[in-house]
Amino acid sequence: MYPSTSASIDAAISHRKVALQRVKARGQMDQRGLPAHVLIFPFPVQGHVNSMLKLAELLSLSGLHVTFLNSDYNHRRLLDYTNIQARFTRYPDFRFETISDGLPADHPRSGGRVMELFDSLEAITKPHFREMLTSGRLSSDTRTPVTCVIADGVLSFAIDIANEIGIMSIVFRTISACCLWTELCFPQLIEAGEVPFKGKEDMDQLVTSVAGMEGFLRRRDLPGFCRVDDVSDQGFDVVMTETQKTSRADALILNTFEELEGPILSHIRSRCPILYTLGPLHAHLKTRLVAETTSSSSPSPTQSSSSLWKEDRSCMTWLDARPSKSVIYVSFGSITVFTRDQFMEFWYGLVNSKKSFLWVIRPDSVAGKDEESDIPAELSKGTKERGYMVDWAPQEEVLVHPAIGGFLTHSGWNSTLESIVAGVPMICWPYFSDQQVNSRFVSEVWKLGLDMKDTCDRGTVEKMVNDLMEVRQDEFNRSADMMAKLARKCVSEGGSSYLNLDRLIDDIRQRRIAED
Ligand SMILES: O=c1ccn([C@@H]2O[C@H](COP(=O)(O)OP(=O)(O)O[C@H]3O[C@H](CO)[C@@H](O)[C@H](O)[C@H]3O)[C@@H](O)[C@H]2O)c(=O)[nH]1
Ligand SMILES: C[C@H]1CC[C@@H]2C(C(=O)O)=CO[C@@H](O)[C@@H]21
Repeated sequence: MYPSTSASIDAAISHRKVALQRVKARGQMDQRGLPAHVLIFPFPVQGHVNSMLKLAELLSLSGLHVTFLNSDYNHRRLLDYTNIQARFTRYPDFRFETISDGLPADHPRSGGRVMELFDSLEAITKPHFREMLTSGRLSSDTRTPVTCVIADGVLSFAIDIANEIGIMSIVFRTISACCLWTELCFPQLIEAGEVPFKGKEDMDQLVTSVAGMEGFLRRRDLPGFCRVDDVSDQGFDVVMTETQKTSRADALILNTFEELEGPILSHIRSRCPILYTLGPLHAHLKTRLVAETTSSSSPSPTQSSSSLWKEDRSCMTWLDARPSKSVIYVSFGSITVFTRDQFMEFWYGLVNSKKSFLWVIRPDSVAGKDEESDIPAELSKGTKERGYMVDWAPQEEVLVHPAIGGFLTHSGWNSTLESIVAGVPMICWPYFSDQQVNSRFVSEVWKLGLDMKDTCDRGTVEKMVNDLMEVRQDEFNRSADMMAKLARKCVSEGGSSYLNLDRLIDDIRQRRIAED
């Protein structure tokens, strides 16, 4: 079923070539001369909505008609906590649509329970999506029916439905190429007996079945979903199945750049030949917005937050009063949930490091937080003197603030890219999913920081903060500066991601997908 042998990989590629011909033959579809209409559908969590909304804005800037399909739950929060409506009024051909994610409003949608979204999306959302696409209600006199679906790489049902009705289908996988490639190799890992490995003692054992990573990828660096007893585990199974379906789409989009992940991208292209690397999307959007504002009389772009929590901007004023590169920013994204012990170890480690810290503590991120317990005096004192805590921060702005000298992160892919663009070295504490792979690349391949996966004690936190911010500061700053320059170059005119976006827009406009 999965393309695990070279014969089945060839079959998958030849299926793709047939698909290509099919798409090319659909050339002049619209009779009324209306622009192509793209429907963008993210998996309903913060890290996915952020990058797919950036892409939606980039496509809107180019004049395409765009519909962004949000879950009801997330859309309500965007309306409550951001200026999203105002931000998109400048694009008259942009629309939001909403759909149920199938979960009750009081479901946490975080920690281990985030995986419950897969069942509810399949059972509740999928039939609504099919109806939405086939009923014609997304079109009007001035808007063609949808001509291209760009669906999240873990929503393969949307790709299948687009293919059934003969619409161009593109997968946007919002994780890194290094993790996607590892997940594409799950069948090889299983065949070689390298996965699952839960219960096996040596987590430092090198893994050999992920081509291109033989020398440095250990068991502990495999995606978090591999830490199971059995491959029939729901999380592992769903991610493997969704990933293997990537090649059913006409093309693949990744939020990365050639200069960062070139060798891994070559491996992915052997399975998914039509691949547009457009990232880092947040920086790409900024470049294009600035160019558009200077070449036209458009008003300057407003802040482009897509936060599902209310941003506490008071931390920017707190940062303004801190010396250059003196603060470590601490945030673990939108899904991580700590035990109370883990939380206390981080807190002690940060205070004991004697460095200033800005820490995002999502209200739902510490299990049992509301239980009564006294805060030790040394923690209150150290935090008052050097710390600042917020529920949610304007992270992109925080990372480029001159006071920030390091980022203690869960290694979510957006956070990693935002840190790279800002030239900020990282300490990685991966929680689940792609984060285990990303953190290995940050430390071992790109040399942009330290990996503290699978440890959580105050001594390690203190030591790593001091290593990053003091002992090895120059070394990490040099490599972070170099990578930041490459990241900014690739989204500037003529850069790799810039050219790829132009190619994607042209292909969507012409209603065909063309290989390089
Ligand atoms: O206080 C905060 C904290 C985060 N963010 C933003 O929220 C996003 C978080 O995204 P990410 O770093 O990717 O983490 P998650 O939200 O946890 O993302 C999920 O989705 C990502 C993309 O698929 C995966 O890489 C992650 O592992 C997965 O947990 C980033 O853009 C941050 O700038 C804020 O604006 N303010
Ligand atoms: C809830 C997680 C399942 C898979 C998703 C993902 C991906 O591989 O695309 C990354 O991390 C999480 O956001 C999602």
